[in-house]
Amino acid sequence: MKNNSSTLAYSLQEAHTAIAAKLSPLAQEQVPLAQTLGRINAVSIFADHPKPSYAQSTRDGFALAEQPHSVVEGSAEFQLSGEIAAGCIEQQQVQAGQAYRIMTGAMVPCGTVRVVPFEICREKEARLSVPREELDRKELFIRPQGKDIKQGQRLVTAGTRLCPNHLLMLAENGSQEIWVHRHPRVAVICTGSELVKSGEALHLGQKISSNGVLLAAILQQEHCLLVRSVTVGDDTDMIMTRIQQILAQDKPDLMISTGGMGPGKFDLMEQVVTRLGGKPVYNRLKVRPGKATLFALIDNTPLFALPGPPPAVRLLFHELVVPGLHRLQGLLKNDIISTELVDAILTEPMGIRRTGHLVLKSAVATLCNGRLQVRPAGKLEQMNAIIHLVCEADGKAGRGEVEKNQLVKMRLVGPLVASNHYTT
Ligand SMILES: Nc1nc2c(c(=O)[nH]1)N[C@H]1C(S)=C(S)[C@@H](COP(=O)(O)OP(=O)(O)OC[C@H]3O[C@@H](n4cnc5c(N)ncnc54)[C@H](O)[C@@H]3O)O[C@H]1N2
Ligand code: MOO
Repeated sequence: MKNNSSTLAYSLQEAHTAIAAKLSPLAQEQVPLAQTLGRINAVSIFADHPKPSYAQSTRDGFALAEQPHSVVEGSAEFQLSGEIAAGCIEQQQVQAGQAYRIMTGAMVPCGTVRVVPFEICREKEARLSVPREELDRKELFIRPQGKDIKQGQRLVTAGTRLCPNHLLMLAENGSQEIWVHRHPRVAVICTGSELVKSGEALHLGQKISSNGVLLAAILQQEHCLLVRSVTVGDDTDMIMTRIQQILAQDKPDLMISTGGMGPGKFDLMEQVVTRLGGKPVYNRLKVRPGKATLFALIDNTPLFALPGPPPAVRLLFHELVVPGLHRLQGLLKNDIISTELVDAILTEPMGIRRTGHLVLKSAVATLCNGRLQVRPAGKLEQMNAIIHLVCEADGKAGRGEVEKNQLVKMRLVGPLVASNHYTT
């Protein structure tokens, strides 16, 4: 049953723009600081206090007044007048000729011009002797108030994914509850009459539905809540019913389907979308894989209908769904990985079909002698990058080849590894 809707074939860039235009950041919620790792903060956070909040000693030693008590044979003598421990909240005053014993991190007394580490000084009863030249030393061993952070300075910009260092900074600021965007609630619908769940009896002609497991794993990595994962046969009525149930019961922010995108008789998903009152934003991409994929809104809920083959699901998830998730999550500042295409040296020749389209390849990126290298991933290898190749049709029939040692564009989608890290 071929449907009548027109073909909307987008480039990857056009798809990104169209997806971003249809999605907006999810509502904000307040979460205790300790639970915010990986969340996107929704409101810029400013320093309530300077850091450090008082002038601190950076050494165990002595806080000295400007004037020594006396100078005897190249040594400046001070009168030891007291002790300041870390946590002492009483502001002391050092008078001319005096020194205070002080701990690292303790508040330096008023009138202190410098701290001298204890290993440099000699102490006899209540007298402290400091080599004269120490008083001319540039290093004062005092961290002035506000040296690291000024009061009112922006600590975290809205739209940043919070990492441990942000949590440290916010804890030091005394921030307890943080406004973050809600986690995206995602539902997965795997279609295919040949599919059985992992663990079920497998008959000839049947296949284990691995896309559900794959998507659950990468959704977890992307800080999403998987609210439903179902497998449905190739039947438009059944798929429609399941989607309607999911929309009513699970209230997802986003749905991902796999399969049912094949041309001809089995292009079920576009029929499902149309019959549910949705309209595809695009239903083809000028990308391989990606010919068979669509993006639509059903009842204002976005649906990414991905093709069935798991390798295509993996690639298209990173290329299409992740930018959509970032938009829902309110991510404004780019993550280090996954957002940019970078240059890398291709270490193996790559066979390609000269399609005139952008070709995506699962790849392994490594750092070798400080240089970024990339090669296509083997079937059993964990990919951590996607190579982007634009191959213009040049009139030659058949396959082409990109030679070894050429610079190619790639996107990192996982941690960079040392060369030969992934072996099977
Ligand atoms: N005559 C043509 N046939 C096809 C064309 C074409 O242009 N002309 N395009 C091909 C392309 S490209 C793709 S992609 C597929 C799209 O097909 P579907 O999205 O309908 O996917 P299925 O046919 O259902 O499955 C394809 C393949 O993937 C396996 N699969 C599906 N779901 C799962 C799952 N949950 N877990 C594991 N594996 C899954 C499925 O068993 C098939 O082997 O159409 C081409 N055909
Ligand atoms: O649409 Mo298919 O995903 O080109 O491989």
